[in-house]
Amino acid sequence: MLVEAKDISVAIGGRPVLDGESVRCKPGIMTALVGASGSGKTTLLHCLGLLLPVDKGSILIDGNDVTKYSASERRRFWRDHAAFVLQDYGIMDEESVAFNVTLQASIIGRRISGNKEQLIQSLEQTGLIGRENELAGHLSGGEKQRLALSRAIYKDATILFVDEPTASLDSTNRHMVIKLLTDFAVRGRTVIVSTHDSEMIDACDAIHQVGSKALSH
Ligand SMILES: Nc1ncnc2c1ncn2[C@@H]1O[C@H](COP(=O)(O)OP(=O)(O)OP(=O)(O)O)[C@@H](O)[C@H]1O
Repeated sequence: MLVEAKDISVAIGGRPVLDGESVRCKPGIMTALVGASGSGKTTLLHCLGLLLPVDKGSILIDGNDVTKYSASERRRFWRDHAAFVLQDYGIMDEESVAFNVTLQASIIGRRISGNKEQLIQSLEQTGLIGRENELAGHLSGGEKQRLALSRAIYKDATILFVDEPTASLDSTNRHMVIKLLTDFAVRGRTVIVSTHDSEMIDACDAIHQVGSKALSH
């Protein structure tokens, strides 16, 4: 799916954070949102994922203006299309790793459902296999990011919104995460990554400098 911001502006606490920002994130492409700390990368990612409203401009998905989506339309978009790999977001600490991936209570243990194979595969790919019964709250920050990635794999999401996925990873896990995200793009998914990491940026097909319009004013 094509995800676009058209001339969006956002102020937080009365302070402008994004000022006339536009970006096109195409399917089959991994797009990097880059810029100095505080330039608004995370804010832009949240706007594109409909987690944060814009003050001006539009967010378009496959050409449809979704800026005015109702709460239920937003939920449907998140459920049917989106996966978020964000820091401190969307992981339920009091639930198991398996629950967080599948959002189903009975997938492991005695009841084996048809999705168990997919669960195992998604955990194998992120190096979390064997930890399905642990509480998510016991995982480190980097492990939680990989858990969110397992959920994206399990769901085979159409659009991935990813914030600093390699920031707290060692080099082995960094390469693994970069490879997994690249694979999503190769399979035609839309992958949008906010990052400072030069290796991550090198793996991206398109690079968007956040705040460049404001800088050129
Ligand atoms: N909830 C909030 N309350 C107040 N200010 C905020 C909030 N969220 C973001 N900001 C401000 O908006 C600006 C942009 O933040 P954002 O997190 O989008 O930047 P970033 O480019 O992702 O930064 P970094 O690379 O350091 O993660 C910052 O100045 C930040 O302080």
